[in-house]
Amino acid sequence: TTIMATQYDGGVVVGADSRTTTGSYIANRVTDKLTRITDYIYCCRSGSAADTQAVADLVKYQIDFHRMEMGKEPLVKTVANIFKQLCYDYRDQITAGIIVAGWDSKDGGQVYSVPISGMLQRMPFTIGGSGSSYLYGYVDANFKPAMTKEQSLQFVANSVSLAMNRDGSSGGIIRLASISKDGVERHVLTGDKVPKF
Ligand SMILES: C#CCCCC(=O)N[C@@H](Cc1ccccc1)C(=O)N[C@@H](CC(C)C)B(O)O
Repeated sequence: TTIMATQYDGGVVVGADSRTTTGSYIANRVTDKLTRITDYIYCCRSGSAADTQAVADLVKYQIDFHRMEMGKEPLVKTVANIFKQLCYDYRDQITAGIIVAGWDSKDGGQVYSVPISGMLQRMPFTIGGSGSSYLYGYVDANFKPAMTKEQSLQFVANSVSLAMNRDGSSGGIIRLASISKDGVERHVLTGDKVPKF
């Protein structure tokens, strides 16, 4: 897996490849690793497909009670904390590297990294999954603060594409989403739309 999220002024952009593997066998070549938690908060999943589905389902379940008790949408920070607590408490039993990204009216666009073992860290952008090993030089050289939504989409698409070309556990199509006060916009890049280097 290759997953990425970056913050821009007014929202966030998330991206992922679409490969699920069991060994070298490709069990799913059109996986959707960009998982909706609320209309304004998504997570990017890496690691065990089953574990990350179960954790995301548990977070959505807890958020339903939060929404009823608070009478309003949860903060991105709140959702990230619930992911962190579950990934930390079950750290000996699950393999889940998760990125939480979204928009709320208090702090705008936010990106949080919850790597395997359950640390929580807010970042301007972050990369994850096996493919991220091939991206550190590229993203450090190419990240610029205050990128626009369009520049952020291109930065994420370029990064995921590069990793897909080198990581055997990443591939398929590139899924992208931008999240802002206006909600979510999803995109898919296939064939000639994939960045060529
Ligand atoms: C089908 C099936 C059984 C396993 C599927 C399965 O979880 N594959 C994993 C690799 C893995 C991980 C831990 C144990 C075993 C196999 C996988 O493809 N993970 C991708 C992300 C998920 C969310 C799709 B990526 O991290 O490569």
